[in-house]
Amino acid sequence: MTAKRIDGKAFAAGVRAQVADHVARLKADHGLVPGLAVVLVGEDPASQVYVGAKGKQTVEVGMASFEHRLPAETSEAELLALIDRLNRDPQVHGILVQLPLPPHLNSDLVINALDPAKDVDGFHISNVGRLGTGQKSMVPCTPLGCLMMLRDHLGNLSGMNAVVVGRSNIVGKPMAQLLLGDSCTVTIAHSRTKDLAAVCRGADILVAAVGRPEMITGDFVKPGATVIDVGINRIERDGKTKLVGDVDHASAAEVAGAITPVPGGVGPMTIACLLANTLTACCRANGLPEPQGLTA
Ligand SMILES: Nc1nc2c(c(=O)[nH]1)N[C@@H](CN(C=O)c1ccc(C(=O)N[C@@H](CCC(=O)O)C(=O)O)cc1)CN2
Repeated sequence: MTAKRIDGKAFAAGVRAQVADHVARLKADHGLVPGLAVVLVGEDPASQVYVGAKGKQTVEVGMASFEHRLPAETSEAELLALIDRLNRDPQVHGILVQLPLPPHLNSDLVINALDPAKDVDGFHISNVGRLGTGQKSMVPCTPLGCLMMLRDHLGNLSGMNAVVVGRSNIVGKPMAQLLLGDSCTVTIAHSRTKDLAAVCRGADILVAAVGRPEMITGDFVKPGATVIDVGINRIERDGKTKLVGDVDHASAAEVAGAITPVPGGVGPMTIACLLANTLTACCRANGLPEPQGLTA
C-alpha cells in the first residue's frame, strides 16, 4: 500500500482563507480588527523564522500584528511588565510568547501571567484544566491542527484506537485530550513504553510527537492507519542538512492508509490554527458567535 498524502500546506491555506473571510466580516459588520501580539525573547534562529512567519500571515488575513522582539538578557520582571501591558490592551485579542524562552526565564511563570482569554497558544494552566475537563478553552495550535486534518480525512473519529507517542505539555497531552473529546480510545505512549512498536500497531490513528528523528518505522504502523507526524528534526545526511519528522516516512508510507509529510504537514497548520484561535478570542471578547469549524 502507498499511503495517501495529507497535505498540511494546502489545508492550512484553506484555514487561513476561512479566517480571512471571518476577519473581513468582523470589520464590515462590527468595526473590529482582531489583534495578535507575538513576543520573542532572544535570537534563536528557528524561533526568529517562526515569529516572522506568524507576523506575515497575521497581516495577510487582515488582522493587526504586534511584534515584540526582546534581547536575550531581558529580565523576568521586564517580560512580565510587557505581558501585563498586553493583557490590558484592548487592541490585543491574542498573546503568544514564543518558546523556548532563554533558560534564565521561568516559562510556566511567564505563560501563567497571560490573561487566559488571550492565551492563543492554550498553554495557560487554566486553559489546560479547561481542556482536560471538557470546558470551553483555548486549544494548543499544533494538536488543534492535527485534529482538523484527522476529522477532514476520517470524518467521525468515535471509537477509533488512537496512540499518541510523546507526552509533552505542548503536543502529546493536549492531543490525547482532543482525541478523547472526539471519543477515541486513547493511549499515550513514549520512549520508555514497553514494546512501543506493538502498542503503535494497535492504532487506527498514530500521532508521532516524540522528538526523535525517524523513530517510528513501518513496522510500528497498522495497515491502513492514519499517521500524523508532528516531528520537526534537522539532521545531517550525505553532508546536507535535512528536515525529517519523527516518522520514517518511506517505510511508514508503505503500510499506512494516509500520512502527513515533513515538511508540509503539521507545521503549516500550527500557524493557521494560531490565527484561528486569535479570531476565536476576538469573537469571545466581544460576545460574538465563534467561527464554526475553526475550534475543537
Ligand atoms: N509559543 C509557541 N512556541 C512554539 C510553538 C507553538 O505552537 N507556540 N511551536 C513550535 C514552533 N512553531 C511555532 O511556533 C512552528 C514550527 C514549525 C512550523 C512549520 O511550518 N514548519 C514547516 C517547516 C519549516 C522549516 O523549514 O523549519 C513544516 O513543517 O512544513 C511552524 C511553526 C515551537 N515553539
